[in-house]
Amino acid sequence: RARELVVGYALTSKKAKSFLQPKLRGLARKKGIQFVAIDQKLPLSDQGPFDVILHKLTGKEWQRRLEEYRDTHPEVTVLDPPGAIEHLLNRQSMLQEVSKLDLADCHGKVGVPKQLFVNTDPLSIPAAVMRAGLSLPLVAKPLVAKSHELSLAYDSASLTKLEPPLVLQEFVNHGGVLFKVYIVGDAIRVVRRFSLPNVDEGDLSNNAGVFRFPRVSCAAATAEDADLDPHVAELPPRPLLEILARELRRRLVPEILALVSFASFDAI
Ligand SMILES: Nc1ncnc2c1ncn2[C@@H]1O[C@H](COP(=O)(O)OP(=O)(O)OP(=O)(O)O)[C@@H](O)[C@H]1O
Ligand SMILES: O=P(O)(O)O[C@H]1[C@H](O)[C@@H](O)[C@H](OP(=O)(O)O)[C@@H](OP(=O)(O)O)[C@H]1O
Repeated sequence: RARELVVGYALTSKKAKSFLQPKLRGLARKKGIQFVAIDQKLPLSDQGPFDVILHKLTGKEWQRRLEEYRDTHPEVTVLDPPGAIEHLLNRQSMLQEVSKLDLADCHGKVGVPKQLFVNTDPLSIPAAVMRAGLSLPLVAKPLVAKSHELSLAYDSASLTKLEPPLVLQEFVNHGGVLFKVYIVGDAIRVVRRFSLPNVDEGDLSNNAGVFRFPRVSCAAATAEDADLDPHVAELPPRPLLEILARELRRRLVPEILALVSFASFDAI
């Protein structure tokens, strides 16, 4: 019998709970894969030995320790090396790559919302937005992606309440439905979720302030079985998803050995 493969994992307790489900552990055990929790208080070299380190932690100190460990343990596969995912976590560099995609005549079109990176005094945001020609309302997202941290600013004055560094994006009306696309290797899975409703002129004049919407399009907002207008409900064409998956893998994650299933991207 082949030797067991040891996967050391460093995940938040939330992530360990959602990812390391009993079913996954059982399947892994059958395939000779053992998951071992990494103790973040101890040096990595004193633990293991590991064949793979699976992590989804950020933070400068953790990244430094991981890079140092990679230097001294080149035989261990780290999913994913901090340097390889940096540009993917950064919402500015992430979208820059997407905007370079030339997908004309590919069964659909891919658009990137007009966006502005802000890292200045919040009081100067309204003027910066004006100079960039962005129209309200604006979606505000922290520069370094943190899942579900989003706000919507309806009026110029409220922009001063935001906390840079962040990106501001024009709100793209998308019919209140979003398709979330999960890609692991060659497998592509699409789910339909409820999203923010379209915004019209009336909403703009009747609303002011910054609204947080952390749970929008989360798993509980499934629209799989909803009775939707077929125009809105129709899934993106398969060939478009395949091209997108291929191109994004090539441009965003070339050095990544495996795109771990808990990374997902949204297509609106
Ligand atoms: N520019 C935009 N215009 C309109 N709606 C948007 C825009 N950006 C984001 N949204 C809404 O916010 C939701 C989440 O956006 P986004 O995918 O950027 O966040 P996220 O934190 O990366 O999400 P996740 O972690 O679930 O992948 C989308 O489902 C969509 O409803
Ligand atoms: O359940 P879906 O709609 O797939 O949304 C996921 C997000 O896209 C992920 O970013 C979350 O993981 P992180 O909280 O590690 O970013 C992930 O957190 P989870 O693994 O704890 O459920 C989910 O919130």
